[in-house]
Amino acid sequence: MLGFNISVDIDDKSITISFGDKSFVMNYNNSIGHMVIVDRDTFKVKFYQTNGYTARGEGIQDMLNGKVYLAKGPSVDEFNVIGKKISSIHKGSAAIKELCNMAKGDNVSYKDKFSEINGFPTLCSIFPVELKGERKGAVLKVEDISTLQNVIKERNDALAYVEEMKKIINDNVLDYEGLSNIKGESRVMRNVKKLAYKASNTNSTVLLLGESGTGKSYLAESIHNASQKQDKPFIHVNCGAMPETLLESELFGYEKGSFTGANHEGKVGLFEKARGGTIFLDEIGDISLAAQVKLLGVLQNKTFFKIGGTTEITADVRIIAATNKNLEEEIREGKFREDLFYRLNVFPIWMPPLRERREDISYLSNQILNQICDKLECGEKFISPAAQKVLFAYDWPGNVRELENILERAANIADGRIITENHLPEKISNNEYGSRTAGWKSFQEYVEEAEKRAVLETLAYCNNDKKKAMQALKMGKTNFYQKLKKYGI
Ligand SMILES: Nc1ncnc2c1ncn2[C@@H]1O[C@H](COP(=O)(O)OP(=O)(O)OP(=O)(O)O)[C@@H](O)[C@H]1O
Repeated sequence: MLGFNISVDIDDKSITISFGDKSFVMNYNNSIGHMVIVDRDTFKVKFYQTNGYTARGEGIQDMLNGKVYLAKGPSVDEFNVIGKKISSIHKGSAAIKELCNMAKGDNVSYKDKFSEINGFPTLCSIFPVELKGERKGAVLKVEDISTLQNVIKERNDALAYVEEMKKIINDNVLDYEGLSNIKGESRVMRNVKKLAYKASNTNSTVLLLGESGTGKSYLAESIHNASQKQDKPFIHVNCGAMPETLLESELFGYEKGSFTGANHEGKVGLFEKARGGTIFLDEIGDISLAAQVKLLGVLQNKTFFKIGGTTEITADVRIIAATNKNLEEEIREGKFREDLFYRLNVFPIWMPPLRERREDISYLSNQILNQICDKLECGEKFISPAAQKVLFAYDWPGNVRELENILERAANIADGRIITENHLPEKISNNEYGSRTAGWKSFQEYVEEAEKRAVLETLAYCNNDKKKAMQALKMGKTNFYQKLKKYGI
């Protein structure tokens, strides 16, 4: 029998176990400390200290048997481990094996090692117990670190969350390289810039949607300039402005003598001119069904023929298309080919109208005014707060283009450095209804605006896949399609 003394210091909240000239101090404030002493010959437990061995033994009971132990009440006996073989209580753990080796007389070096005991993560240290130089047993000091692990996990989760937040914040302050000329800091415009930045890093066909004057052409060129193709041509084709008869020959070119009136040298088409770069097919919704067939061929095969030509030419270009039309509506009316739409609608980006991002108006106005003043060489000019208010209140049917025109006019009229409301066109400054109510639209209007934006943004994110957008928005089919109809999407 081993002889050891146990003393408890209540003030210090510690237990001291002394054996011969050795003492082990356990702080019982620390609920995750445990101590086991086994004897040399039988490996039987001589002492088992744990938080609550005498009160609530949950911690050690869990460690011993993997189940809940309640020291108070009828199950107290279950925890009577003194005199039991250590291997019957703790199975197979490295720490227990080393404890037995140490008890036997081996000199084991085991200090603060991680070991799993009965499924619990612990830090263990093993000490020899000797009397007059003879090994009598061993002590295992166990620190249950599951609580610690939880704390570490919580800390790691918190750090991961902080990292995620940092990423989101960085994303929001990031001046997407090459796209800083696209002005607008509203949430929707930041989203546009983010998508445009992604588009600039791919070769996929981009479809820019949105009202006239929202900046689609501007964005198309910015995407090209921010892409790897920036040193290659950017060819802007205004499909809407081109007579149907000319469009095909302009896009694909023709061989010499292929039709009456043709240049006898033949013609290099815009697809060839854009080789290696970007072709921007603006007002794509305006092209004839015949031209749509030709275009579909290019998108499908990545090749085309010149008019009158027999050699297949590879279309080595990135296509960006834009329209202010509702192409799905056009499809329903038989004016636009569905297959072409799907070929174009690979990476759609929707440009929000200015009235749906009023928070951009002040910043945009100042930025655009600076550019105008540079262009006019009229010195720096400023917009008075009252004029700013008027600009904010107006509904901007012509979007950024209209804002640009109005500011250029104002910069020309204003003799001094300040642009006041008197320098703005009457339809804007007399916009009684607007100045009174814009920015304080009816609740219903706000709701409708938000609904429309939610649907459009989600559709853009889902590559116009209605089913996915519907699921993402957690909307029922009927409700979803009603909204599409209501907002003409
Ligand atoms: N975010 C912006 N930052 C700075 N200028 C802008 C921005 N958006 C548009 N503009 C300016 O507004 C004008 C109209 O833009 P743009 O021609 O690109 O519009 P659009 O959507 O292509 O119009 P349309 O459909 O009529 O062709 C341009 O002169 C452009 O410089």
